[in-house]
Amino acid sequence: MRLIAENLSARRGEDLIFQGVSFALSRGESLVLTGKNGSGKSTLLRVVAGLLRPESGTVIWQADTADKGMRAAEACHYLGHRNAMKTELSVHENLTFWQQFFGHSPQGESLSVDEAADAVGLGDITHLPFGYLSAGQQRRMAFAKLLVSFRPVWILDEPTAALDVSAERVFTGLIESHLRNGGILIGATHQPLGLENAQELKMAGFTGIAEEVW
Ligand SMILES: Nc1ncnc2c1ncn2[C@@H]1O[C@H](COP(=O)(O)OP(=O)(O)OP(=O)(O)O)[C@@H](O)[C@H]1O
Repeated sequence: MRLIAENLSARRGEDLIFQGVSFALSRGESLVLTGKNGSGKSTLLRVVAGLLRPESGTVIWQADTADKGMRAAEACHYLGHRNAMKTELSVHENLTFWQQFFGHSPQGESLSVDEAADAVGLGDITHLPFGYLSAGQQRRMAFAKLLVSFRPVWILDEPTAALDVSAERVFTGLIESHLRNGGILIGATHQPLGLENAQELKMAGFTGIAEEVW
């Protein structure tokens, strides 16, 4: 299976943010986007996740078996800057919602809600409303969302913002395990994710776009 981006460009409002971005990732491979604030990392992640229409280019999911014919966006879990949880619902209710929303995937193994909460080190507070959790605990629980329903591609935007050192280690461990099991990762980050063999794509923002384009 492969995730392929071909010659992507994207516009926000009037502005062309990037152009000519191509990459291909196979099982177990990862791509880390770096670059200064506003350089287009989140925009590229949202295009790959199918949340923004590219100005040009395509994202293709090439699969071998059960997921043949699947759109690229359907193969992806997206974790953005926000956690996508309802503050007034309990952690358990939030994770159960996401598990039912994503449904069962034949492509890989999913964890139960309790197992996923344990995996991020917060198994004993799933009864609390999500809004009671600290910023770092909320981020950990948002990460547990990736575990309750399997998707081969994880798209993570600044996953370790607001995390302490032990949580960063937990995240790195979960990402490594996802890659070892044949998953694919694309992440944007200002802090190193500790991934040894990750490819790097440095986003240059407006400055990377040739003058004649304007
Ligand atoms: N809806 C929008 N309309 C117009 N411009 C936008 C819109 N959303 C984002 N932008 C602009 O697009 C550019 C790229 O933003 P993006 O969020 O992709 O950057 P980033 O590299 O992820 O930044 P950061 O490191 O701060 O998270 C920025 O200049 C931003 O101001």
